[in-house]
Amino acid sequence: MEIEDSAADSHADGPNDSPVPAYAVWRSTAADPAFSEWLRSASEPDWTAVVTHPFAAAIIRGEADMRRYLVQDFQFVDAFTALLGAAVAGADRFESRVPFGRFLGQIVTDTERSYFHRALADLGVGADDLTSPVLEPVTVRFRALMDEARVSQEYPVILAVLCLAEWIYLGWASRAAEPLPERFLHREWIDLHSGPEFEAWVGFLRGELDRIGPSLGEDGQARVLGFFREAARLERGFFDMAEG
Ligand SMILES: Cc1ncc(CO)c(N)n1
Repeated sequence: MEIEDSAADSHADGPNDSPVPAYAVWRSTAADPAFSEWLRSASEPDWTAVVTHPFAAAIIRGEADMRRYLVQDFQFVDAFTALLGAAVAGADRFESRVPFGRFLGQIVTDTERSYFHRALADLGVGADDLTSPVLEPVTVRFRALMDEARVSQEYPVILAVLCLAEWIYLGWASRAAEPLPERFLHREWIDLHSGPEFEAWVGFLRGELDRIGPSLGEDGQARVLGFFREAARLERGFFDMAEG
């Protein structure tokens, strides 16, 4: 991978590049031998750091200052949307293209886009910061990772980045309990990343990795893991950035 020296690498516990047993070895003793679970468990401690991040907790309490985060995330979503297009193109069968196409058309380019437009207007974000803000280093790195996955046209690699981003967001957002925050800025952002439909979407992404991952061979599996772990590291850096 060509992403170097992440800003998120400055955590006290260092970059998450500790050795991981190969999938074939790991699965023989794992309680849940799913390929996606191999990826997730190998992404600790970043996984848990994201799901329990103070910024995510502040969103759930309705207290997070969303401005810097959402300005940067709108630029994340741009590259993410392009990556969904690559998944439509790269999936190995029609029935797998469908959920990507549906999520692309019904959620990202509709419900979520509407949220961003209302949220950024509510926060008083001007036209320039909506379309072309100064990117934070972690945003540059995350966009670069998504672009690298997209141009690779490798379905397993594309899936790895999409699945990490969605699954880890389900992780923090699912920690929200009723009553959700009153302000739409926080409430709708939680709603977009939790609930039965979002759970089914993450279930689909995991299922694709579980279907395809085991037969990739050790090098292919290591490549998928590299993208998945780097995305977890960047998610952590992204929430750190949002905290300011
Ligand atoms: C940084 C980041 N990761 C994941 C998601 C969920 O798609 C998001 N909107 N932003």
